[in-house]
Amino acid sequence: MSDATLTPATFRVDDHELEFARVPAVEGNDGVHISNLLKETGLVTLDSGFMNTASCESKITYIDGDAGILRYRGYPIEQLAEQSSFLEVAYLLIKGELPTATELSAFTERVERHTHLHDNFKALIGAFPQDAHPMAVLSSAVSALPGYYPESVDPFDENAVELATVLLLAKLPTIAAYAFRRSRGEEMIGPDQSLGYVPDFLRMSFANGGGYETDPELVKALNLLLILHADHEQNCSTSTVRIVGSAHANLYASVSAGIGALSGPLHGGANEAVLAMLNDIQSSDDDVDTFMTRVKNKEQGVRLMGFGHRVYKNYDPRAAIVKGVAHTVLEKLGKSDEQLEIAMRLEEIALSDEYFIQRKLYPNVDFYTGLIYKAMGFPTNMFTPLFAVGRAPGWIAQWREMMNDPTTKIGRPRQVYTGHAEREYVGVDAR
Ligand SMILES: CC(=O)SCCNC(=O)CCNC(=O)[C@H](O)C(C)(C)COP(=O)(O)OP(=O)(O)OC[C@H]1O[C@@H](n2cnc3c(N)ncnc32)[C@H](O)[C@@H]1OP(=O)(O)O
Ligand SMILES: O=C([O-])CC(=O)C(=O)O
Repeated sequence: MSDATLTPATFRVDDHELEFARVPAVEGNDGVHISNLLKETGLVTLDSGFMNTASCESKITYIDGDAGILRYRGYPIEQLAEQSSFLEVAYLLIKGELPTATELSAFTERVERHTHLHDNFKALIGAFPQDAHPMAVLSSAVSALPGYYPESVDPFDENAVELATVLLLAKLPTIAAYAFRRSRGEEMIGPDQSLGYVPDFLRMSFANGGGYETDPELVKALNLLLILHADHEQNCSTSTVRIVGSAHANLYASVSAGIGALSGPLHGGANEAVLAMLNDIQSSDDDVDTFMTRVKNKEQGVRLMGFGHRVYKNYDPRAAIVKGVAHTVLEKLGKSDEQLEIAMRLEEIALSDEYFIQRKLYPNVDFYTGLIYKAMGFPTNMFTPLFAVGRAPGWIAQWREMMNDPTTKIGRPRQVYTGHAEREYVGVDAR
């Protein structure tokens, strides 16, 4: 839009006059549409989508979006992905430092001791229709947890928060595995604490009577993917967790809301949407180039799912790692995948196309992960629950940081009112 089409508009907020750029009315609205290309006033800034607004100070995760750098507590994601374990990374994010061997084994032992779910959860999850999305089951079950552990809900009691932290990390994989089994109409099976966090999650998900041999390749790959998802500063779901917690809601309520945010296809739900897109391309008569032309023409709002990022204007370092291991993992799992070839072709086109170059659109973490989850045997509706299991340490760490920050205030943005001026009520008969 050219500047000539912008006209100034004045609004009053708390006795201050604010000047904004007003764009012409578009069909279907009430005559005004406020652009976020506004003039900053120093008092209230209209920043739709929080493009330029920092909501907090944080010591947890560093991103340099232009350089494609991601660090948890200062440690490069590449090093953690290569050398660490998921629970070690969870400890790092939540406590601020890498654990010693003794600290790690005490933490792991505490988490694994709590992986069992109260028997009522079988009834709760079993009451969902079989085709309910597992993300709905996940957020509902997390909302139900404080009912069973009232001693862990007080956000200002250190021991309660420590317990809620452990309980959430412990129970999320069991809930996710139950939700998965429910979706297949299978009996839910409880944890075996002797196996370890990631192997036991796989057993609870896939065991089919008799013994279950965990495939070390699968364990390694899932551990890596969980680490890559563990935190990502103020993304949509984490911001949700923080804003809910800023009202002094407990950790479970905050995380449950975060799970809801994560389910959206513009956020964590994109991993599922990528596979749907690859399926569509594979089953349609269109070739990859035709699909990309539709994306560039914005036909019916079609986007290249798993591409683009608010912060990364360079290759998402997590996507680079996932892409690097996708071939190896698929090979080791004995799966060749035509959809991986399609995905790589889409990326190849995008990286040499002006539309994507100009907009700095690169693959994000969601682009290649689904292909690995699929090779592991997970159906598409389990991809985002897997993301949620991985993101739990980040949500917890960010919630705790906010609760311990004396400068935290309730999250409560302002708005720019663009509705009617005062008018008289008209009785229904006279309308
Ligand atoms: C774990 C995660 O949450 S990672 C993100 C997962 N989400 C996805 O993969 C969904 C696809 N991607 C997107 O929708 C977006 O890139 C988002 C939501 C991630 C970021 O959105 P924003 O920062 O608000 O960027 P915005 O939507 O304004 O896009 C900027 C421009 O790039 C275009 N664009 C952005 N993403 C894409 C895409 N995936 N495909 C095609 N065009 C895109 C937009 O159409 C817009 O073009 P325009 O300037 O001509 O209007
Ligand atoms: O940071 C974001 O906006 C989205 C993202 O990549 C994540 O949550 O992992």
